[in-house]
Amino acid sequence: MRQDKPGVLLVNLGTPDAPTTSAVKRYLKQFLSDKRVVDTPRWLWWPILNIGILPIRSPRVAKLYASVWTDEGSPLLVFSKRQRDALAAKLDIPVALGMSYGNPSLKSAVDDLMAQGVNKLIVLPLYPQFSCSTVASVWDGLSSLFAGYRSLPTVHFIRDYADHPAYIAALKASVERSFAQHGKPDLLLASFHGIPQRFANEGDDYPQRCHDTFDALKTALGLSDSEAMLTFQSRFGREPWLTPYTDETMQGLPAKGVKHVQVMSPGFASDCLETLEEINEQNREFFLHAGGTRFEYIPALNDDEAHIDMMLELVNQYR
Ligand SMILES: C=CC1=C(C)c2cc3[nH]c(cc4nc(cc5[nH]c(cc1n2)c(C)c5CCC(=O)O)C(CCC(=O)O)=C4C)c(C)c3C=C
Ligand SMILES: [Fe+2]
Ligand SMILES: [Fe+2]
Repeated sequence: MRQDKPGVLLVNLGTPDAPTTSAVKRYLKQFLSDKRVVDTPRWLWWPILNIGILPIRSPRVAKLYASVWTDEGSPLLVFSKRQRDALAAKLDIPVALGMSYGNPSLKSAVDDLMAQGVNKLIVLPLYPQFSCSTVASVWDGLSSLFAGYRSLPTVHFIRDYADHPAYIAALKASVERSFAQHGKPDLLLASFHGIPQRFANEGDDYPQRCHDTFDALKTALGLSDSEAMLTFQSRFGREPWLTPYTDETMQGLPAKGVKHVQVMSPGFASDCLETLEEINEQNREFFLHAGGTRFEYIPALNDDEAHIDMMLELVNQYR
């Protein structure tokens, strides 16, 4: 008889191996070659990417990575490893970490679990809100990996957890800590990573899932419509992305009387380039330059105990 041997696969996006032009180029090449991320026809995208984007973007983005890099490495990887270790400490089954792009690869993580005899895989992509550009890409990555296996594990794939009560409670506690430390701001701004508007028009329910998180959090905190706002960051390329844009909003808030803002990025399970640099450095600067007086960044849930307990709850549904 086949006996279940469960194991957990935590997945996140991935990050360069070093804050150098060559490592960033390698990472961006893999990331931006994924059709789930950029769906331009390959014959057209290949020269744009290899001749236009990579040579110019890689050295610029390497400098940005250098500004957030720690002694232990890239923040995204450092926090993801801490999450893996903290979750493993609460479980009696193996837990592995795999990244969609870069290292540790999805393959290394799945091979590690299979080598321990795991035949029931509980996959938790660490994206609270589903998007075809992230969660579906994990799905694709796994299925192409499995194409090379003779036997497949049972797979439980957690699609997202945008309005899971334990996730909302963990976010709420993080906001309350910030309010207690810095006082209640004029506005709580929740900035989510953007996607092209076209992806949503074609059926990606990502914007709805962001609103689900935002609405549940606003209700849990008892905030009115004027006390909290949702925006989208990290626009890439020329076509319209989800609006309102975080950077334009930041620049316009002081003129509307918002002088004290607290910003969180509930779409990121771990702090990373997009939160530590884009929000806490670039957007801080935009806001203060436009006449804002106080800007505080509320960290991602990272390895908060409430966050790890939420992961435990999600995983335990499938044990
Ligand atoms: C090109 C289009 C992109 C889409 C679509 C996209 C969606 C998307 N991304 C995240 C989470 C993260 N993105 C990160 C970095 C990053 N994202 C893009 C582009 C798209 N993202 C690029 C090119 C980069 C690299 C940096 C840069 O060149 O500007 C990261 C941070 C990684 C790190 O190493 O710290 C995360 C996390 C989500 C959640 C999402 C869709 C919902
Ligand atoms: Fe991104
Ligand atoms: Fe960015």
